[in-house]
Amino acid sequence: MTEIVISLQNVSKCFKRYARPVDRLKELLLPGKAQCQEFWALRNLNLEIPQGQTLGIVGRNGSGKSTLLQIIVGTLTPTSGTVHVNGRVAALLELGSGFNPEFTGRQNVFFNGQLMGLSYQEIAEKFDEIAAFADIGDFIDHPVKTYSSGMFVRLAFAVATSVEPDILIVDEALSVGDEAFQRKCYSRIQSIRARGGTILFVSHSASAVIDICDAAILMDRGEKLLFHHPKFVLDKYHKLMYAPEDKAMTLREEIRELQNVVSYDSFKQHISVVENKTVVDVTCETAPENVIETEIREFLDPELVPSNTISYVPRGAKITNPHITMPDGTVVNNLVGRKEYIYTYSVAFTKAAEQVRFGMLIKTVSGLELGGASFTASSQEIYHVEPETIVIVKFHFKCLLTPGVYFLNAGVAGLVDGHFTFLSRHIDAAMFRVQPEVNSYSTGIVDLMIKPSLTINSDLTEKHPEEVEIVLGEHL
Ligand SMILES: Nc1ncnc2c1ncn2[C@@H]1O[C@H](COP(=O)(O)OP(=O)(O)OP(=O)(O)O)[C@@H](O)[C@H]1O
Repeated sequence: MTEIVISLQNVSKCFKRYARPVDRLKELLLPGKAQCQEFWALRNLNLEIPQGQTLGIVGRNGSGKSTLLQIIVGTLTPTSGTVHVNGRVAALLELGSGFNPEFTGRQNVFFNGQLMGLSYQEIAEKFDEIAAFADIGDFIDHPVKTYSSGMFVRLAFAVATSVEPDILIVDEALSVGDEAFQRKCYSRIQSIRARGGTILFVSHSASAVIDICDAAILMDRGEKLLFHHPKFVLDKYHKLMYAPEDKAMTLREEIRELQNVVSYDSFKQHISVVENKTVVDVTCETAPENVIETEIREFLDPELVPSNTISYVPRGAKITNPHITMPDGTVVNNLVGRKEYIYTYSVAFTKAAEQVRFGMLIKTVSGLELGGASFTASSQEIYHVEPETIVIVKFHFKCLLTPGVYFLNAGVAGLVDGHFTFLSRHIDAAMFRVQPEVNSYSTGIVDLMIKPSLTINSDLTEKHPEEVEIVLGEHL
């Protein structure tokens, strides 16, 4: 059985908020006499994290994510409940916390390494590797108070991960670094995962959580509302985030219950069935005969419909009939790579709406966002829509995706009570399959239409060799 490395039982955290600083002082001198407000940042939280799990933690600002992490790390003590953590923890919580601003980067590496339990000798041996990973040049010998936030996080991440932690805790810190550095951090996170490390990862980036986490929890007002598959959790999180306040309570209840209705395993199985369908259905009965041998053609598979569409609570608009057509209007869901299609949906407005914008998104089965389009500039929006209006939205696209199954979102946003929000949104509104083709060179997810070519030189000793250039994939 997998060992539980982090266990929280009935953990609650109450902060006292004082109206005036003097009240805080009074509380210290005369406990219970000062005026204060109690605020429960965490309530009765139970959580068990097995070794090797990468757990994503999502939730709105102020939902208790950082408080939870700080309790696990031990920089905050819970008001009640018990916490057990088994293993060496490296944490990247607030930027550079644990760094002394007056010390140089080099001094802080030694200082922090020792705090994390390494000997001076061990740190000295790792120092070059840490400095190379942080890649901040001469700044390593400057006081860290002179660092930019990006430099801070580079050094902090390099130190935290060099100690080969059993448990790595990352709280949004990576969003500070540039993309190349983030990529480097993600591959280091992957290597910690690969050797069985446990990771807790707070992020507002849906793609990052879906990409690297095995499971996720949704924090809401100090409560762990849902523990589930990352895609399942993020879909519900987004739905809750955009729900009108009067519907949010009911939605919370529904989400809380979902854990008992849809199990993690059944959802994971559902995803892998859809993923496998990609391969298995290549020769599915609905496909025209000899689909691989002859020219591949589009067709409609009535079975290929999403079983798990998530609809946000509508605010005066309803999205209907999302589908894909060929340019001649034929409805299809089995597409051919590199050909043109149109993604269409209708929006029926039940209320007047202002500054209306439409959008779409294409994702993989696991929820990774590949690309989309939205009316972002004010020049692209419809300034005012009357009730009872129906708008047909069309997105023309070229299918530059490799064979597989993909999902589509549909959304319409507008101004409600002075706030820009979704009027209606469907996650996984429609799905389609890109059919496999023989002789394709494309790998990965996006077909970049790469044409390989080889230059074959028959005699390397010749001064002016006769070169034969073969451009591969000319037939494509
Ligand atoms: N020391 C403190 N004193 C009083 N209230 C606090 C203290 N620390 C946190 N809180 C409150 O507890 C709640 C949870 O805060 P926390 O930082 O855990 O949220 P979060 O989900 O990490 O938010 P964010 O996404 O903005 O980082 C917030 O309402 C915050 O104001």
